[in-house]
Amino acid sequence: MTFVKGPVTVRTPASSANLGPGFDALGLALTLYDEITAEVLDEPGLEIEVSGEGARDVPRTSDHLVVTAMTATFDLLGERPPGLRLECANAIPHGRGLGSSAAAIVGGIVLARALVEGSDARLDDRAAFQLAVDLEGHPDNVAAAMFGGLTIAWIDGAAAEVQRLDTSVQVTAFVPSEAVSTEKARGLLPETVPHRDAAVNAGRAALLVAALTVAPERLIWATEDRIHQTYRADAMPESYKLLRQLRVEGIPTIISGAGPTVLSFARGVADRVPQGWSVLELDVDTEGARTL
Ligand SMILES: Nc1ncnc2c1ncn2[C@@H]1O[C@H](COP(=O)(O)OP(=O)(O)OP(=O)(O)O)[C@@H](O)[C@H]1O
Ligand SMILES: N[C@@H](CCO)C(=O)O
Repeated sequence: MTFVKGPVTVRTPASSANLGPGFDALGLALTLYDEITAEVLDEPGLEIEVSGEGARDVPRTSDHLVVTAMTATFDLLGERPPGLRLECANAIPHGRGLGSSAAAIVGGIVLARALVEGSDARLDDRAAFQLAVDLEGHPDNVAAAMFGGLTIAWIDGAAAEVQRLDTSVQVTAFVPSEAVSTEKARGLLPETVPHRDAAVNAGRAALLVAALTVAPERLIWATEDRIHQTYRADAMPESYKLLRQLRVEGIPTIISGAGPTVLSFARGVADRVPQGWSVLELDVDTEGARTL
């Protein structure tokens, strides 16, 4: 196997998952990006520089999520490089529901693939997506991070599948200062939900795909959820309060991913940002992860 020495840079978008009713299925890629640059070293060793989001927290060892994803990719392709140098410039906040872990995983996979000569044929986008899903554990964020646009992802047996669509929706993300880990937020979900709630969600998720593509006037109905947001409210009470307020005003709003970011499918609402939070006005990324 021949390695490209590099440096090679990959840019990966943030993403919002669930979008209200589409739990673990819908994803939307957003114009906020992490950039990772890698270089293959001739001598053994791992050098990691991190700037921006998470710089004070993430490990500089083989436990770094980008490295974990790169290592899994090299192993799938058959060989690890002798040494590696990484520079991570992070703009996606961690543990806020904007797909930082999916961006790290997808970015790592695409980067490792770019560092192995001729690997595109051996690890096409579909296989790369499957690996990302296996590492992340659910497919919604990684689908959007990998392919861009609006994605509907599902798992058939162990096989991950995705349908990508275009949408021109614009969003405003209200980002609290405190993180809530996806692991914690998933732990709050019940084993089962009432049949009537599942039925409402199925209808709203179907409507949401129409609302995001051809019928934007349906967004307020289409963004209703009954199977995860309320169950997670105790872990993010301020987010839940803002969600209720904005929806009562008729602004289509959801909890982004596992929270605690609150995301409105609207512009001109940035002044609603609570004190101490940040606000991001974003468009939809259409490309997904790509080598620069
Ligand atoms: N760029 C990164 N580099 C290294 N580790 C990262 C990076 N991004 C995320 N992580 C790891 O993933 C954790 C956050 O993942 P988590 O799934 O809890 O939240 P999220 O992905 O930001 O939100 P969500 O999945 O709801 O969209 C961080 O605490 C860190 O351990
Ligand atoms: N569908 C996932 C998205 C966060 O990774 C969840 O809500 O737990």
